[in-house]
Amino acid sequence: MSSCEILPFSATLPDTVIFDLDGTLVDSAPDLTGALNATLATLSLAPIPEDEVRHMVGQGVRKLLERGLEAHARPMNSAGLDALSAVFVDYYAAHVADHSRPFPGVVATLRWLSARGVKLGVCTNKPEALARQLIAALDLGQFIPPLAILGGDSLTVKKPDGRHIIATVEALGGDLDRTVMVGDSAADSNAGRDAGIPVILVSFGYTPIPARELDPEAVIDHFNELPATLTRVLDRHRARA
Ligand SMILES: O=C(O)COP(=O)(O)O
Ligand SMILES: [Mg+2]
Repeated sequence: MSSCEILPFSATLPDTVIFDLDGTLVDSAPDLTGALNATLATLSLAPIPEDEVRHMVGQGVRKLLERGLEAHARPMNSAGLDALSAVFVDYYAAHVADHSRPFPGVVATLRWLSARGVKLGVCTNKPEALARQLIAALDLGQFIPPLAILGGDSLTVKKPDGRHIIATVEALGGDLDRTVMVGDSAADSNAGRDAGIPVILVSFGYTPIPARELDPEAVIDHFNELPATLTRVLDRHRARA
C-alpha cells in the first residue's frame, strides 16, 4: 500500500489521531470469542458463534459477558459478573493474540502517519492492561506509546463519554482542535461528538448498526483510505468552527 499516492503533497494532516482498538485497528473477535466461550463453559453453557460475538464487543468485558449470558437467557447479579469477569480476563490474557491480527493496511498506515509526526493514541473500552498486551503482541507499540493507551478502566469514565478521548489526547500532549477519532461503533461516534472532534468510522468493525447510520464525518472501507479522509474531515471540521 502507498498511502502517500492518494494524498496531495500540500494536504494538512491532523496533529493527533485517536484509534479505537477492537474492530478498528485489530480483528480481535476470534480471541474474544474463545475467551467468552471458555468462560461460558465454566457454567456449562454452549459456545456462541464468532459471527454473533462480533456484535457484542465494544462496551467492555462486563457488557460482553452480560450479552453472552443474555443469549442463553441466564441473567447474573453483579457479584456473579465480577467473578465471571476475572475468569474471562485470566483466559483472555493467555490468548490475547492467538488469532487476532491488525486489519489490512493498519500497519502501513500507522507507519505512514507516524513517520510524518502525527501523534497516535488508543482509546478503548477494553481493560488497559489487556489493550497494552495486545498492542505489544502485534508489534503496534512502535507507533503507539504505552502511555497513550487508555482502557475502559483507566478513568472513572469511558466511551461514549468524550473525556475518555480527551484524556488520551492529553497523554500524548496533543492538540484537541486538530485531533480526529477513528472507530467502529456508536460508542466511538458518540464519544467523538461529546469531545467535539470529527469521527471517521470503519465499515468492517463490530457494530450491529451499520457504520454509515451512526452519523460519522466519514466512513472508510479500507485503511488505505485513511490519510486522505483524515485531511478531508479535518478541513471540513475547521471550516465550520
Ligand atoms: O468491548 C471491548 O472490549 C472493546 O472495545 P473497543 O472497541 O472500545 O476497543
Ligand atoms: Mg471497537
